[in-house]
Amino acid sequence: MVEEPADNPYVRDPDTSFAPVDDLDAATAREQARRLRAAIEYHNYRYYVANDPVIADRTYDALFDRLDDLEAAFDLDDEHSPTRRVGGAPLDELETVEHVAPLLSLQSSGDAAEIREFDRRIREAVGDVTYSAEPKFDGFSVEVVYEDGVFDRAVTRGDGEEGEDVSANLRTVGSVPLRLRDAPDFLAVRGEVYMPRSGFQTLNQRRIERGDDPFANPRNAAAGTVRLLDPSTVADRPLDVFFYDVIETSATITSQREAFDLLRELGFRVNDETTLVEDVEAVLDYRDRLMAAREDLEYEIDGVVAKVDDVGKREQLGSTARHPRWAFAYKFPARTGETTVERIVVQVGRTGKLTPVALLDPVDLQGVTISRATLHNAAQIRDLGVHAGATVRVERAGDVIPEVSEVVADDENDSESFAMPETCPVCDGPVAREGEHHYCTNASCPAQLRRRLQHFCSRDAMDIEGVGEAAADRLVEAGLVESLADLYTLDVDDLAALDGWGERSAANLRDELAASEGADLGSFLYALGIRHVGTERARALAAAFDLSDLKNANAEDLQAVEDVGPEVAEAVTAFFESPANVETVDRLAEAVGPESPADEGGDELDGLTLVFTGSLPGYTRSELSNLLETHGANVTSSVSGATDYLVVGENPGQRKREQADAEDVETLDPAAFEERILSRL
Ligand SMILES: NC(=O)c1ccc[n+]([C@@H]2O[C@H](COP(=O)([O-])OP(=O)(O)OC[C@H]3O[C@@H](n4cnc5c(N)ncnc54)[C@H](O)[C@@H]3O)[C@@H](O)[C@H]2O)c1
Ligand SMILES: [Zn+2]
Repeated sequence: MVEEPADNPYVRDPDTSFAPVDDLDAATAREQARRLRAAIEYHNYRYYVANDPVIADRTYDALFDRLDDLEAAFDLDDEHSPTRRVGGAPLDELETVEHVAPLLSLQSSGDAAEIREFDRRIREAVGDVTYSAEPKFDGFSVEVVYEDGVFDRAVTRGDGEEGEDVSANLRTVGSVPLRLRDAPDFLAVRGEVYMPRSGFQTLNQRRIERGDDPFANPRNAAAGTVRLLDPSTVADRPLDVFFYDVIETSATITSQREAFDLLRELGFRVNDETTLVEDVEAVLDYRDRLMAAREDLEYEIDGVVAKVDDVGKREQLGSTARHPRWAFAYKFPARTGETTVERIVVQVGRTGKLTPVALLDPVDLQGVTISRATLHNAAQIRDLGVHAGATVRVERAGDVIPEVSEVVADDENDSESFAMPETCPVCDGPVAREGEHHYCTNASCPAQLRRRLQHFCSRDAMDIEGVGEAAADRLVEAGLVESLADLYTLDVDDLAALDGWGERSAANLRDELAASEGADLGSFLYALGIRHVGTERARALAAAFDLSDLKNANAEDLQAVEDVGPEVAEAVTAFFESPANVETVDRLAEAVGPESPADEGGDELDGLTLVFTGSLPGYTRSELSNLLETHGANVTSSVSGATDYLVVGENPGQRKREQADAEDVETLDPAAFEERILSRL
């Protein structure tokens, strides 16, 4: 879990209209680069790890390009910069495995001039080339390895060097062959896991009915599914794979064409749109053709990829730290459309933030009907000149939230300028202004309550399934929840009577609530939704204080905790200064009985260093690490001479076992782990 960087202008609603690089002095450039790096790291985390991006791809690309420009113009290159790396760190719940070959990004652009320039560089270096032209699937890449023709493992991209072992999940996908006929001794291939459109619609429909939040797009759904911890849930979800590269094999391959032939022969699923073309102009035609066919395909694509066909030439061209020099992704433009603004309304979020939203005359943007689009804040409305009646361009970029990108035509007669309300549109409470943002400051505002409720129940918080956006809205609207603490005294009959609920959903929620009792204090604190207190800080606070000490802690006590600065300390003390908050927390604590690691911990395992590989039934990796660490053990991610035990669970990774062998580290199976370690607690 990565914390949202505080006070960073490039995290939420970033303004990407940058001053020319030449106008900056070196100190300003360095500072801007520092903030951009922190923000991009965070966006990488949201996108690649959490599957829940907070900004549109186009905005992300603008931030990334700016950082690239600054680094070049001011010589700020740094090996830790996100411009030098790929993707995001692997999730720690899953085993980490090294790739056979680094899984890189692609150079990309939606600008024809740039792919022509790419082609010019290629021909300058290696002469005329043939390109393999392929759809760029908008899914999730995996490396799949076969030894002696038998499926050995599947690994996500991760940070490019190592990824997450998702073998158990990929085994459940029908189009992944488990045994190959006439296969070479060793074969590593790459493919894109995706969720077909129709399956995606059905899955989202079911999620909405259950009260869970729908996935934003098929890519997020596929990525979220591949990394689930329970393979039986994965088996239930519609996933498919297109294989598109042979990375390493004991057979000889001299071109992309031969790679596809080999893949087909061995029974891998490959895509039929892939073809060979003679020059870059044919790549441009290919892209136009696929763009026109885009909506008729059963899978999402976001552009086309041109790869130099000849493997010898690829080797001559080589790679940078981020991407191969022999491939280029020519992306499609964002999906946009024009429509008129009917009205501007203001929404209130969990932290009380007021966001203006344009209600639109519904418009179809390539298959998705858009009837609302965010306007971010008052400054954005002013800059764009949006008002009711205006004809605007809306964009669905990266599918996060559609946004209004410009005013195309203006009916002056209808013009009525927009002003942020002075009181909260939901509770009529006072509104405070911070920079360009406005907040409702009434702690019991129902709009905030809905979002806080949803947050309280979310997976990293109390993990109460079934309370997504829609269910939270309904509970608050029906008056069943007036304070978070009411959750635990909900009446099953009242729930069952709610629109669209029924007895089954009501009973499920009751069971989920009961299961959340005794949660650890860290999750409980995070669930309270205190500003600036993310999961990591919540865990650090829970390790340092029990709940009653935390309520009375002053700024100085708080700042003694790692990663808690004045701003965070101020947010925590302000939270507990509100009598309404304290009352809610007390009632919740009585219902939940959060367990403090300090109460539970001990030093039984002091000095013991453990490494895990594979999964242990009944635990997630982070639960186990937490538990063992509160008892003094040291849980690390790789085996070394200092390791006491390697615990080998289900679907273990090969590398750690080999290391354990080499370092003479004792291994424990789940039963031995239970008997020798867990029983000591
Ligand atoms: N919104 C955000 O916060 C956010 C954050 C990070 C990244 N992003 C977006 O992600 C993009 C960069 O992502 P990336 O580096 O994962 O991908 P990329 O655009 O560099 O492309 C590389 C990926 O393309 C995929 N691919 C699909 N078809 C392929 C084919 N035929 N051959 C080879 N590869 C194929 C593979 O999964 C591969 O990993 C950026 O453009 C950015 O917009 C957005
Ligand atoms: Zn309010």
